[in-house]
Amino acid sequence: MPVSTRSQVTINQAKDEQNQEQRIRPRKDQEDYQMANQMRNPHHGLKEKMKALTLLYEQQKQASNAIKNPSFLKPEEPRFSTHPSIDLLNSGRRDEKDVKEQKELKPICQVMRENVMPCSAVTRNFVVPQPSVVEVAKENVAVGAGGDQTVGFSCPRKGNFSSTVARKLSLGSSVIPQSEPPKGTKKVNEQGLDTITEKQGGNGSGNGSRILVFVRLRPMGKKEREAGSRCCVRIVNKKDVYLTEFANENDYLRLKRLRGRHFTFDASFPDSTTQQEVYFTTTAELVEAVLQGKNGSVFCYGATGAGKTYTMLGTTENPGVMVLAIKDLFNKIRQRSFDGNHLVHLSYLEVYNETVRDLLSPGRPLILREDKHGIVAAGLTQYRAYSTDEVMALLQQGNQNRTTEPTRANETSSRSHAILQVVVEYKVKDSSNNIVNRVGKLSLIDLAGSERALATDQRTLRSLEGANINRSLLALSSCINALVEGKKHIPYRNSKLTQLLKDSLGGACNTVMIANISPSNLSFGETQNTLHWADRAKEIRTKSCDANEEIQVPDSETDQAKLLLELQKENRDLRMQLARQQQKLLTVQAQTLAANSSPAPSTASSLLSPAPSSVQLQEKRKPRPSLLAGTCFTPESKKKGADETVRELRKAVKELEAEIGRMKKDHALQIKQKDDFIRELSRKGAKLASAGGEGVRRIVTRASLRPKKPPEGELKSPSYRFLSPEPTAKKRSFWDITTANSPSVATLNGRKTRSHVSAEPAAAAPSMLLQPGFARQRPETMKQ
Ligand SMILES: Nc1ncnc2c1ncn2[C@@H]1O[C@H](COP(=O)(O)OP(=O)(O)OP(=O)(O)O)[C@@H](O)[C@H]1O
Repeated sequence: MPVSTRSQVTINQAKDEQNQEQRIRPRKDQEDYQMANQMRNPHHGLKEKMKALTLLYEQQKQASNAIKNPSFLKPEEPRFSTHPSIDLLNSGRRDEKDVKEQKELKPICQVMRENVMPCSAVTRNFVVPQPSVVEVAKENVAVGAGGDQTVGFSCPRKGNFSSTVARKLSLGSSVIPQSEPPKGTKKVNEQGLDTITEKQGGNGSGNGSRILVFVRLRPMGKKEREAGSRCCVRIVNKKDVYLTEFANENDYLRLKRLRGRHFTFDASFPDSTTQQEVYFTTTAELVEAVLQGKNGSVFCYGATGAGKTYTMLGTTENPGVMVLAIKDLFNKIRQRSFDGNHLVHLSYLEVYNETVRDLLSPGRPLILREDKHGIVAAGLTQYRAYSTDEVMALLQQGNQNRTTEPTRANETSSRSHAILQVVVEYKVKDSSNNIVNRVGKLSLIDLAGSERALATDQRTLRSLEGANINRSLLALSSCINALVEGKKHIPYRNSKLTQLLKDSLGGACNTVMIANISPSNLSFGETQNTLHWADRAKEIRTKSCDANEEIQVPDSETDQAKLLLELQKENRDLRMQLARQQQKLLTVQAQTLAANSSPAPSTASSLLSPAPSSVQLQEKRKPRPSLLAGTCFTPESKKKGADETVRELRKAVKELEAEIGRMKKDHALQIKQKDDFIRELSRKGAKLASAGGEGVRRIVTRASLRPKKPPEGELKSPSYRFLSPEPTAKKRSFWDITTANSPSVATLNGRKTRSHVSAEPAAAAPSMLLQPGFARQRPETMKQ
């Protein structure tokens, strides 16, 4: 039989009394009683206020997003967690295929555990304590040249990277990869390679797509093998990259800190991956999107000698992404039309020692200017290209002009960042006589390699180059950081490279980053650094790509009137929303004022609660038995805590005010846009009527409806990002500026173009550019 202790009896009695009291107490008294109870806790009011404010903020945010995009309220797709800090022990959840694979490889893993070099410097391989890492290490073989005794493990060479991860690049919804592609989405592309189209996930907020990040591991180089280096990177499951650190077992301090690292990317390519596979996984979809009038960028990032130029340019036998993309582009154009309505323009520039140079028409350094259309390189030549061969010849010419020099790390090290841009314009009348005009832009970027100062052997010019390369890459990292953290100011202006990449990183662009890494443990630091930034870049979201969304003005007056009514209704709704937001803002402001003027926390806490009743006041006056009595929680510390809460509350209120201010601006801008459009529509309607109905169909882009000059400060406002970008058709980027006095520049469709055909004979050798020796040797005097 259970025996009640004295204290239990006391508690039970107290509870009974309380229940009885509550039953007897009239409803009103009960409320007062509850309030009084709340008042006993000095933080209660503040917490309530905080809750109310947070709720209000959430509601406003949702309302604002609902205006911008009604699909915002759709439930969010599950995010794919890929942070490198992933606990390796917890990441043991693998698919069945993996488990099977690992079972097969069990005997090999035994070798991995004691991966000791039988030479004088005894080192130990610290394998990540995760079964998949150990067990999937397929080839734990000697890497030493000529069968030397160094035991290590090499990257899986037989990796059959047949399936590729592609994504749908449509209208700017977020691209959220899933751990496994949905069933039934596997398709085979023209080249017979599998393409797994990932479901376009995202929250439907329409605020852009995530940068897709891929990692490519290059094979171990001859020099690295000769130096006895070991493979420290393993790619598992075509996504996961495991980095293993090696250390001398006498280095106790380091041994303690050693640990394996794990990263997950949209796809990771083992060293056996072909150029075609890389192209079809990373860039093929971008090319298709460019033909639809969207912008795309691909950039290779990594340490010097990691394989960026190989990936981008390739060799004659194994052409890289640039070449394959151009070929694919022209193939697709050929398949689509023979009417010559596709115009392809091309430009190629490099950033060397913080100067911008035209690679197709070398001369004086170009100056970057920022105008309302973005960054432009004044004087950059833009060639009109008609065929793949012609583009190849241009590429070859450009590469001969590119600055490359041998360094200790790489014999053909690119000392500059090279950017090839292809602009595809499509203008045609459709069946109903509407003019369709799409402009898409593909930027292919081969960055110079990041390097340690000691990695390059020559001083002077080489170290200056290295410093500039590192500086611009550092600037790139700062931009990535700022973008990931959602900062308002992104430091694009810190370097020429980031200025030029502004569009790719923060603009309306589908962007792909290929991080190149070396397998050698001698490059462990560089590889780790590259993987870190690649992992960070995964979180960047670019603006939505619906740059060329078209609104067609209907012909008939009835339809126009209908559209007008619709727009007016939309406008009214927006105005009402705005009024509601303003009301809420006023409430919040009043609360803030009250909170600011209240000195004591007790007063602050009462701001959101009703005036205390007499019962409450009596309760207050009564000496309250504190649960905390006898503890170290003194009245001073209570006050301090309350002060802190008040401070936090004030901060929250300020933030809310700022956010509401932004929303207000955003609404005002949207309403103004609609007003402008309605005005324009009415004006055009009137004109049509006066012209006796002989109307001509017009295309009006959303972007063209935005105010000519955004209001002060709007450009930097995040809300501005949600607006449709300027139409690329009108956009004159740095690529679009032609050398006016260039001999072969011709004016075509109002655009100054320079045909390469006139400069180069058509029979020019097509793809010799891809030889590693294309480097333009710098004059000896410069090397000093
Ligand atoms: N996937 C690969 N397969 C075969 N060889 C490769 C691969 N990747 C790179 N290489 C070779 O590695 C060497 C260095 O590559 P590459 O010049 O592309 O490096 P990089 O990253 O561009 O260096 P830098 O930044 O110094 O220009 C070259 O000889 C190249 O042929």
